Amino acid sequence: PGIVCTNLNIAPGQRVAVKGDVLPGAKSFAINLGKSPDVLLLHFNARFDAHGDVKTIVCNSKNKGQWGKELRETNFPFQEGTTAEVLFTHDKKEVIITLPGNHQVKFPNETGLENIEFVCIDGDLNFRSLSLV
Ligand SMILES: C=CCO[C@@H]1O[C@H](CO)[C@@H](O[C@@H]2O[C@H](CO)[C@H](O)[C@H](OCc3cn(Cc4cccc(/C=C/CN=C(N)N)c4)nn3)[C@H]2O)[C@H](O)[C@H]1NC(C)=O
Repeated sequence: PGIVCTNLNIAPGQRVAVKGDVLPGAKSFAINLGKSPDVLLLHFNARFDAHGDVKTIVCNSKNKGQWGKELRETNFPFQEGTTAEVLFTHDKKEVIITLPGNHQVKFPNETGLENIEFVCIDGDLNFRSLSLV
């Protein structure tokens, strides 16, 4: 996997900003937030061309290692070779994802997780920063 941040204590209502450089020729990157690799409030997967999806955002959750129900978004404001920032705010009900250009996607909080302790970045996004904004 890519960069892993653990022992975080991000409470509902706090806004997490993840910034990274999308690699030239990017196929796919993922930003995972939750408690551990097997308990994910949100798996945010930007697919440029992966698993049969082209320029599609696939969101899902994971509980005890089991994937939940995918949510797909075709508003795809990512470009290879550029810096991207995605903002995440969560509460008991949902995660609100603010995409570049300020389009928002809402994903239900299936895990019921209150605090985010774990964030990991995978794939074609070179991690630059994680901050609370
Ligand atoms: C139609 C057939 C059956 O339905 C498909 O069934 C697949 C398997 O379940 C799902 O796919 C799965 O979807 C999950 C979300 O739900 C996860 O995303 C999972 O990935 C997990 C995962 C993460 N990671 C690390 C990672 C993440 C991103 C990029 C890289 C590396 C990039 C390398 N860069 C290159 N080469 N340039 C690596 N690895 N695996 C993916 O396999 C498809 O969505 C689904 N499609 C539809 C339409 O339903």
